[in-house]
Amino acid sequence: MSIEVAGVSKRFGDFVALDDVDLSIPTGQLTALLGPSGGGKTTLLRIIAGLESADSGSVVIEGVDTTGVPVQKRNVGFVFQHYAAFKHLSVRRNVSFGLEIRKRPKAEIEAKVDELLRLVHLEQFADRRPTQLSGGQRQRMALARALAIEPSVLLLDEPFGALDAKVRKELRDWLRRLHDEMHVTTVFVTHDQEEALEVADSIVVINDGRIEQVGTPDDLYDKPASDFVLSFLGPVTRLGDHLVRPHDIEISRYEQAAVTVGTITRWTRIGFEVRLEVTPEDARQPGPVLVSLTRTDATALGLHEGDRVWLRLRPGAS
Ligand SMILES: Nc1ncnc2c1ncn2[C@@H]1O[C@H](COP(=O)(O)OP(=O)(O)OP(=O)(O)O)[C@@H](O)[C@H]1O
Repeated sequence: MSIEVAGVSKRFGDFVALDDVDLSIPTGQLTALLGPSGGGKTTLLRIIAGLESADSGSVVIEGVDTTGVPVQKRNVGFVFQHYAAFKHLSVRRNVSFGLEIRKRPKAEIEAKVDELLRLVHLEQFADRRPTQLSGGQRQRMALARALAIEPSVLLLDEPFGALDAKVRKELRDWLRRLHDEMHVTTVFVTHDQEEALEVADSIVVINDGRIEQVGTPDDLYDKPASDFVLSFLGPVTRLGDHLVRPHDIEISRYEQAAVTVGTITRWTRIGFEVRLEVTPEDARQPGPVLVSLTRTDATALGLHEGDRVWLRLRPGAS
């Protein structure tokens, strides 16, 4: 294991930000800390980095207990949402900075920086100032800078959070590829479930200072340990007494053994998907049931707004 967090708690005044957290992060993996705002993700990342100290518990990195070890001696690289670059230095010097203060030989620094700039696709911008880069390019520079010192772990706090959706998506794919090439143990904080599901080898769901579940994206999506995890990893709706995914509901215009009978009260088409709201006839069922299906299926079933429909859980869905 690369990072072992054991019994870590942290309070800010009366507020419990982390409550007795245990976590093992394997070497070479890309792990996402996922959860709602205020859940404790950043606090945990900062404690691993050594930027914050825990009230109790320990963090062991690569077999070394880091309690009392200062940030600069932990051999971790980090990137934050708003990266504080040295504005007066070129991209190249920003990347080489960590190596220069470690007094590495000049030729070694040059070779390393060339390699990193190539890796993050910024070779042609080496002599620019950070202010002359786009937001996405700046975050790539931040990653190159963090990687320059050859950290044993790389910690990223919402590294793409401030960027627009398209650039985020590009950088997400790129981070995955970069990780596949470098295999540096990486932990990144995100509140975006799609980002975590798409990029991470392993996801740690954190809420209210506690770990709700740890697993692969498939584990968490298919076997959520709680309603919280289920609802955090994708859309959910209530069918009878159960929380289910809207695409796991079978809908029919014909009478069938059903959990809920209702009327289609809203119809929204988003690309190839149709989202329906079905208002149940049973007044005890709270609010409309959301059903999602492909446009082709909706057409084949002959569904229209105002139709009376029967809903049940698709066989095989849990
Ligand atoms: N220095 C601090 N002083 C007081 N409270 C703090 C401090 N840092 C964090 N907190 C509180 O601890 C809780 C957890 O914060 P944290 O930043 O770890 O959450 P998060 O899951 O990363 O949320 P976000 O996604 O919004 O960054 C929050 O309620 C926050 O207000």
